[in-house]
Amino acid sequence: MKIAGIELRRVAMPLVAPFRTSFGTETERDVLLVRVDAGAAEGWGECVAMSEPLYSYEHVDGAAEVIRRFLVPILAAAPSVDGYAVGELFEPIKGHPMAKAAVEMAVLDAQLRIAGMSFGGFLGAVKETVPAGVSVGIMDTIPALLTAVESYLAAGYSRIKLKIEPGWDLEPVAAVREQFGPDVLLQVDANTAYTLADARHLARLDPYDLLLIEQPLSEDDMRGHAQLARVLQTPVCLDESITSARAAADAIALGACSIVNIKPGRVGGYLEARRVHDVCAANGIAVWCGGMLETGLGRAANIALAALPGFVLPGDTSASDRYYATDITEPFVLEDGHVRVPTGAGLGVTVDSAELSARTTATEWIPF
Ligand SMILES: CC(=O)N[C@@H](Cc1ccc2ccccc2c1)C(=O)O
Ligand SMILES: [Mg+2]
Repeated sequence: MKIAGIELRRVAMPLVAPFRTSFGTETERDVLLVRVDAGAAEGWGECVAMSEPLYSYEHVDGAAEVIRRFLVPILAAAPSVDGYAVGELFEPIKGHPMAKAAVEMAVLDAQLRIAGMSFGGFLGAVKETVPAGVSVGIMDTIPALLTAVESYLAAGYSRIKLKIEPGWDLEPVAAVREQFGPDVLLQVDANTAYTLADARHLARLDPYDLLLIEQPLSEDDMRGHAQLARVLQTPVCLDESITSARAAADAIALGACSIVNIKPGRVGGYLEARRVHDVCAANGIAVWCGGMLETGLGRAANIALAALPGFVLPGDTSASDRYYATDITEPFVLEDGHVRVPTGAGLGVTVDSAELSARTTATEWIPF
């Protein structure tokens, strides 16, 4: 596929409500979008990096610079490009998985639109809908939390995930179990907020029959997670630590986790995400699709990925209105606790140009 040029576009996406985690509170996303002009079709990619390096070392301005200065010139120099080639072409550039994933996604979208193939069809989706879970932030009070959880259960969400941190863990979990009973699928996400010294404290979550505890310790504390997993009844799930298929294989071999949260931006793209899925499936490790508050573009790609056979747990592939009053594509809606896998060519969603321009804060066109 010949690329005529690439556009980097920043859009401001105000959240319907502040979203608080152990590493900060987000009220508006500053999203970097990548548009590939391949002549016969254009392809869109979404970079999931936050404004500040609080989830991982990447941040949106840095990702834009890496794409502009290092990744685009590599693509421009290539005689022809397809989704499979992008990952290999970017090998010499160390790290920056979210920057790389955004470009690969845009190339894949263009290529698949031209080929008339859906993202799900390309990746190996085996389902037409996937169960949607929801991630609930840290709240000011327990009543506020229970009100939020009640609204999500009423909307039909298949699974509730509570953000936790020291000082907000046992009480919210106990309150949700007390209020909504033992059958609600419930899990927690610490975003690395604890240390091994908290092991006995975290073991006090065991009686609440959680599906998993996500990333309790530091991203690079593989041995700590393995030690913690031996102490807890609750299965340990890793997110930030799983930066590649090899990292997944290592974590599994070391007993650091028994469930994996897959995020294409964190591992460098959708093809690597599929390789993480394959490694986990080969080891009998359940996976689910994480979320990074994506617009309908990233959401479409994630839902297609979540339709692969190994994604046996509900992911954070919530409906669009969990985060945004209006999206830059047609919104994903909850239907009986599920979201529908797009069937159109490429991502299978269309950017609403009016919404896009209304939210655009910057755009730059880089001709090849
Ligand atoms: C849905 C969910 O909990 N996502 C991340 C955390 C997270 C939280 C806040 C974010 C703000 C802007 C961009 C990405 C973000 C990711 C997680 O699973 O760990
Ligand atoms: Mg997480």
